[in-house]
Amino acid sequence: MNSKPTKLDRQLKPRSGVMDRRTRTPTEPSPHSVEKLLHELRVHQIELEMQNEELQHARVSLEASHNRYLNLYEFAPVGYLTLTPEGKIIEINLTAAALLGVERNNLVNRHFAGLVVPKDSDRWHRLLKNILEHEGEQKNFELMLKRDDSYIHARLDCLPVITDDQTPVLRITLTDISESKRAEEELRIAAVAFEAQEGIMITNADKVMLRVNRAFTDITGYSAEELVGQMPHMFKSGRHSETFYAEMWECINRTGSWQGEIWDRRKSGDIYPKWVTITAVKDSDGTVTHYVGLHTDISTRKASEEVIKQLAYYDPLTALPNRRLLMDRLQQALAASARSKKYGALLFIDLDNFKSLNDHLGHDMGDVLLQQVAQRLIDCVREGDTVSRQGGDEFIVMLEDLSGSTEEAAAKAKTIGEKIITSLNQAYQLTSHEYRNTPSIGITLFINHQHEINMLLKRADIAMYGAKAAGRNTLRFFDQNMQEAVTARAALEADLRFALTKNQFRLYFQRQARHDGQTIGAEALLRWKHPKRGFVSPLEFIPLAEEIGLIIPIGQWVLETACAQLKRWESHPQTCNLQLAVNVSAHQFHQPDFTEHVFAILNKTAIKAHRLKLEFTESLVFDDIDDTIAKMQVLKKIGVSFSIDDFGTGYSSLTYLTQLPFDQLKIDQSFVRNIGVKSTDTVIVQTIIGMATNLGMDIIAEGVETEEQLAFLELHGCHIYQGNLIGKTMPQEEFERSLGI
Ligand SMILES: Nc1nc2c(ncn2[C@@H]2O[C@H](COP(=O)(O)O[C@H]3[C@@H](O)[C@H](n4cnc5c(=O)[nH]c(N)nc54)O[C@@H]3COP(=O)(O)O)[C@@H](O)[C@H]2O)c(=O)[nH]1
Repeated sequence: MNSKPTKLDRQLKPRSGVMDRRTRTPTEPSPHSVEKLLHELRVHQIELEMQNEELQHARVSLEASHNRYLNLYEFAPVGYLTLTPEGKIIEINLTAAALLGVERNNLVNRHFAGLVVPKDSDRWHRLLKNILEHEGEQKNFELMLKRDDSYIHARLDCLPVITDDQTPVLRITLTDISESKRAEEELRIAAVAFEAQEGIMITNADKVMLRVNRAFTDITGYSAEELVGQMPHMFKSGRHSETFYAEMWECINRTGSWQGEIWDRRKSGDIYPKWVTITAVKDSDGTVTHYVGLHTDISTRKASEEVIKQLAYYDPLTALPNRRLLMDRLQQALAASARSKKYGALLFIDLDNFKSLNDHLGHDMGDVLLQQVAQRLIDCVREGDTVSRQGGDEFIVMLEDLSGSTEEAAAKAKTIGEKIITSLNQAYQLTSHEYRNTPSIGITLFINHQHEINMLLKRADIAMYGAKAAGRNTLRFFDQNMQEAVTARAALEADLRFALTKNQFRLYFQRQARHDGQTIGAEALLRWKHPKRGFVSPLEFIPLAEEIGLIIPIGQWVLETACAQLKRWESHPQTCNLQLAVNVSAHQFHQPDFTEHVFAILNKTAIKAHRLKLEFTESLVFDDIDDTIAKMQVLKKIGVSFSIDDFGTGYSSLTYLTQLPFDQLKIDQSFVRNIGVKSTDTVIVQTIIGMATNLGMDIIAEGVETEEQLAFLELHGCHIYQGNLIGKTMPQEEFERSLGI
């Protein structure tokens, strides 16, 4: 350190080295001068001490200043780095090391490039090159730097400088801008979110609209300019009470938010439903500063829900409540009746012969009829009553609040039932056709959860069958006997299902003979012998088998057994030429593979087809005329013949009759029985015989029981007969014996 020479120095310096100019030896000091010298020395010493103290002060102050600088440098809010032109870190402050999450010692002498995330690595090298080419020029840019397993967004301010010793270095200021980047990103997301599909409305704490997004203006039909500054009550549709809005704001004030469905009015005046979420925005003191409302137009969703509800709960053809909705309402009606102690009633309405309308006039006409029936039923009941369609031609009307005793309630239900019958008896206008139809109605009363819903529906159904059985176009109340009949039927059905597998069926035979007594054929008639029930009449089990579909396997068994019998009879002269008539039910005949089955059986049994005669009723023909003609023609070609059974009992169309290749016409026993008894029937028999003859068909009379009937038939041209007079229906062995086998 170069300190200034003191006064003592100046006094001592020339003297200490003084030589006698003449002798060139050092001169001796005098006592006076020694004293003076000592004094000067003391002064000098004091001066030196003072100087030391100053120095000490200066050093302390310098150290403090250095420490301040160091602290400022090390703990500055930004990181400082100095790099070599190659990018190696020469020095780095603690802030920068902390930003990078690495110990300072591990950073010095390391290449900065190693701290840059791979995706920014090339850019860093390019930037470094560019910076160094422009000495003294500050450059700023952003980079992503590694930190632990993640990264930070950093802003780098770089200044290339030359140090005092002429070394080029790069001074860098490093600022962590991750937070602002995140905030920026959030702002960007918020901006996109604000313009999303949902309508957004922001109000101030006084509910004055400050901002609305595009979706909101689209929903409301107002422009942003028309809305900003207004208050949301401008959207009120009038559908909600003041209490509704008061409760809504009470909820927002208490919990900070509310959501629910609101019906608002658009600028166009349309009222529409929307789903609204309102959230209060609070400042750090908890004071509400804004309200943010999210508005979703749910009118389309609501409309779809309405359609779904309509489909789920209403019949699409008539728009009446369907079975599901009826069950629902019935449940409620039962609860209401339990409270009010008043009766309700179910009226089960089934249209008579609806199937025949469908078959003859087509399903479109059937649909028109059902729609008209629906309207008439609605017109017959009060507004609070329910008219529902169960499917097909079945309707259920539910009456409620039938006050009074059981009898009085029943009388009221009966009155409505009769009103319905009268109404449904009126002619329907089906486009060009005027059509008449009748209903059968079953009624059951209900009160106070006495019976379960399904039981009530079943009772009404049973009562409706009671009305059908009573001749149709009438009504019946459910009674216990009906229930018993239904239970008995269910038991019969259960037994019938096992009859085939338990081998309980037998074929019986009844002769068909000419007027000279010669047997030309027989009719195969099915018998069911149940181990406990004994013989069950085909009149009882065949309709049931048809209803439950069992007639298909049973009918097939009959055909197979009949053909196998014909085969066995081939070996006896008495029976080898017999033709066997087999009854075929409509259900069986209209099976798509019916003809194939007949072929297969004929092949299997190897009998001649002309020995088989299929007998079926007029109604089978009209179930599906085209199918009947097609199948008859196919079978006719191979020799199978056909007889029309129970002729005269149906509603035969003579036009169709001429188109169908029938070989034989069978006069129903109900006419034969009345020959000579009832003149009209006698005339009918004559007419049928004349008609069959004219059409070139054979004619056979069934149920011939007396000689008088036989004589009459013969006289009028019918020469083939079947009936107890000729031979009873017998089991195979007895039948064969009767023919002398
Ligand atoms: N789909 C099928 N239907 C069949 C089959 N077997 C019989 N049936 C049909 O059942 C109904 C009743 O038949 P059934 O009790 O056998 O009665 C037949 C005769 O036994 C009876 N008959 C004959 N002669 C007389 C008589 O002089 N008096 C009198 N009171 N009854 C008599 O008539 C019935 C004749 O039947 P059909 O010629 O078919 O009209 C009946 O409708 C049968 O068709 C079967 O296998 N499949």
